[in-house]
Amino acid sequence: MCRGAQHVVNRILPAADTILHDHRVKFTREDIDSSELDRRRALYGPLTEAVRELVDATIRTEVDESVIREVHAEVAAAAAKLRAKQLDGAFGLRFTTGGESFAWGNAGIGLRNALAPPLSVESDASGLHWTEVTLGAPYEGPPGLVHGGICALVLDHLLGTTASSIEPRFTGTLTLRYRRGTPLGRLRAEARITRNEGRKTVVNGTLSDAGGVTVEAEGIFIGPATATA
Ligand SMILES: CCCCCCCCCCCC(=O)SCCNC(=O)CCNC(=O)[C@H](O)C(C)(C)COP(=O)(O)OP(=O)(O)OC[C@H]1O[C@@H](n2cnc3c(N)ncnc32)[C@H](O)[C@@H]1OP(=O)(O)O
Repeated sequence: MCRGAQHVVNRILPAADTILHDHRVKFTREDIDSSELDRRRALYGPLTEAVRELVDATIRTEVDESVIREVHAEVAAAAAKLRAKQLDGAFGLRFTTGGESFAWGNAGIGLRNALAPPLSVESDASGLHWTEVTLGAPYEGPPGLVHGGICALVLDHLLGTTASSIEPRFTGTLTLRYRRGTPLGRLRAEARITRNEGRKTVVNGTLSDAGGVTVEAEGIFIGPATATA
């Protein structure tokens, strides 16, 4: 768990009933400890990786039509097996008995979400937060470049996590300046809190490739009223 995240967990549960109840967000405490969480991580992580591989392979395959039909049937059969027992809705945000959080359906970080890049945020004592990620063919927008909405996803998640390093914060306004196209491949995003104004936290950040900054971002993140009461 990143620095300050346990504190965020302790604050986010009471806050959930106020701001998030209206959004029908699912917060669940599961009766499992961290070793069971590790076991599940080891079970689902490789499945998600395999699905991610399938997504990329589907985009880039040039095999014969007969193989496509064969794989189509196999993938449909695999999906039907997984559908045999399902959650009613989305995964939500869950907590172990020890307070460890897992948002495995999350579009940015979800361990069970093959659409998630996935992102992992690091931080240092100076307050700098960053994430490094490789975005390949499934994230293409303009030819050879990352889709603008995916750049926004990366920056929203990083800036939101940065804003939430002390208290939980939700994106109020996110402003992006796309300075040049972001090439598919290895990228780094950085963020830092620039000011706090009561329940509002302003965070600035960038997305860069090896040649420098491609997108600049500024976000205003708002804390639920009860989190600072
Ligand atoms: C384990 C955990 C890990 C935690 C790790 C978390 C990482 C998460 C990263 C992803 C984050 C997301 O994507 S979050 C998902 C996208 N965002 C959302 O769905 C949020 C939807 N919007 C809302 O729920 C709400 O509108 C809020 C929370 C933004 C604000 O509602 P509110 O609390 O009623 O706000 P309100 O009292 O009216 O205003 C409070 C102050 O904020 C200002 N304000 C209000 N709305 C906005 C706004 N959109 N943009 C700018 N400023 C605003 C007001 O002017 C006021 O300033 P003043 O008068 O006091 O000066």
